[in-house]
Amino acid sequence: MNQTTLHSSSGGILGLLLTLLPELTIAAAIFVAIHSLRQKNRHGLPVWPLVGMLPSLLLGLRGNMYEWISGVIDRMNGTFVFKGPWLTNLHCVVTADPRNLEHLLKTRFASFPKGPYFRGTVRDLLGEGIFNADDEEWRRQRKEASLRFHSAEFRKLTAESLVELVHSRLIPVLEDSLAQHAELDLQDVLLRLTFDNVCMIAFGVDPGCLSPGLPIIPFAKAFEDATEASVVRFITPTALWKALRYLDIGTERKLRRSLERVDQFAYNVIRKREQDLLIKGSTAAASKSDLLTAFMKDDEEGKPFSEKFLRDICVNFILAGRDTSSVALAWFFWLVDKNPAVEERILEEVCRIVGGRSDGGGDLDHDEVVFRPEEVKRMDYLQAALSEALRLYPSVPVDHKEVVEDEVFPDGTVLKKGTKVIYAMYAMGRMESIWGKDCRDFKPERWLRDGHFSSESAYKFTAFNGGPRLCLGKDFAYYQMKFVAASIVYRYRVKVVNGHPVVPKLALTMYMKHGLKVELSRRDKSELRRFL
Ligand code: HEM
Repeated sequence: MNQTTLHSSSGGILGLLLTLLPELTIAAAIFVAIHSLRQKNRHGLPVWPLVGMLPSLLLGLRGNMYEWISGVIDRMNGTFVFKGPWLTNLHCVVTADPRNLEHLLKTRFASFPKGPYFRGTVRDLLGEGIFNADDEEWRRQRKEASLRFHSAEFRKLTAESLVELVHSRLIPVLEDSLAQHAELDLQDVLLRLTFDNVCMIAFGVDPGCLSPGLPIIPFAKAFEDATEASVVRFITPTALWKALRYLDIGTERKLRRSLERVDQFAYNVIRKREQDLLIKGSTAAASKSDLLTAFMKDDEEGKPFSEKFLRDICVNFILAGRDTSSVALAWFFWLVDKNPAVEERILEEVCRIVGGRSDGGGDLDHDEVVFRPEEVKRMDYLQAALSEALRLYPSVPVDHKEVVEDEVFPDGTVLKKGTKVIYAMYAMGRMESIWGKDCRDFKPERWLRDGHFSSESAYKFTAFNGGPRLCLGKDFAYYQMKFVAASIVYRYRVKVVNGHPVVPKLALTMYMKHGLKVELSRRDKSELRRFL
């Protein structure tokens, strides 16, 4: 074959290919589509070449992401494997099967730590604190924190700090909005309340976020910015956020700056407390029972904790307690507004308790009623209603673990060492197989046995996690939510503003994206007397 024939024949093939290009493209697209849709039957979502399930995830992100996950999990009977794009770290197993939850949270706890990916991502914010610790370091902190958190002085402090916050700060702010006939963002008010409260119990300092005029408090703002910037790292490739951190630009610059302000506040409080303790000695130490002061009284081997350790423990507790109970309360008030029969039963219970006071408390002007710890404990129906709100809107909607050795879940899912596991609490609250046909209804009654609150297995109701890493603040959180809810319901009717959109925000905590705009009206005394 001479040069000319070679040229003309290759030109012919090329020409033929070019003519067929549209047909070839369509055929390839049809093949990929059929292949991906076949994969959908097996995996619950189409798997595309190179990008895996990313297109479906992006579509899910446009709407309510948690409902989207619930739908896929439901179709896949409780567990699905998410295949991320090639060469990314988005591959994971997503589960809402209680058997798998028990396996990873309790039975094989040691095989499912938070893992290096999670810990590396949030280390700048959380340091080596309890939320970000695994193995021995976690065990030591859990034991130390548990001892202090469940002490009698600590319980007294939490109860007293709540009375102070609700009666001297929350009610005046609510009264202001009532007097001005103004709408109020109840979620914002509750977030301020729990931020002040957790700082009081962690640092022994009240930042004053919940004050008339709802001011911006630099420490609270810095904490919020630092948390938001840390969360961005989870949706950014690791190499990219590390490069941004190195160059000190974008969200990484924001993170560095806000962390400087958080640390400045924390170390100032720590050093001031150290000085106070040195000057005033044991009297001052005895008079304060916040976590920081408690941790300054040496570890169990008699050695003092470092300033960095004290900073980490306080920052971790603030993160744990600053928004979890407030968002739960916001969803609770929204659900109660939609379910007047539930509101009536809560009011009835609270009034019955006040009316039963042996010292004639039932005659008190209702503006002056301060609930007592033993009364809060007896509010079974209220606890049921709060649990029901948490079942449907868990404050932590999804959580994460990383498996450190090859494992098999009880449902047969094979997990290779290093696999990330997401457990979907939001989806669990909506599974017929767990809660029955009425799983999407708000029914506090499902939590009552013979009129008393009865808790569920922590592997079905996972809002507070389960196993050795069960939420350390669970009892306190219930007490706090019950005290705040009862104090509000007893005084005011809370109506969500007509047409106000209520949807979850995509974040680590289940915030309402647009807050909760409400109007308050004062409860008539005759309304309460019906039950007193
Ligand atoms: C409705 C309120 C709350 C809910 C739904 C809740 C939920 C949770 C969940 C799901 C975890 C596990 C997180 C993880 O390991 O990834 C957790 C852990 C934790 N929570 Fe809570 N929490 C609430 C309130 C609080 C409060 C008010 C505090 C303290 C003031 C607190 C302190 C902690 C601590 C220290 C941990 C870490 C436990 C450990 O890793 O050993 N929580 N909580």
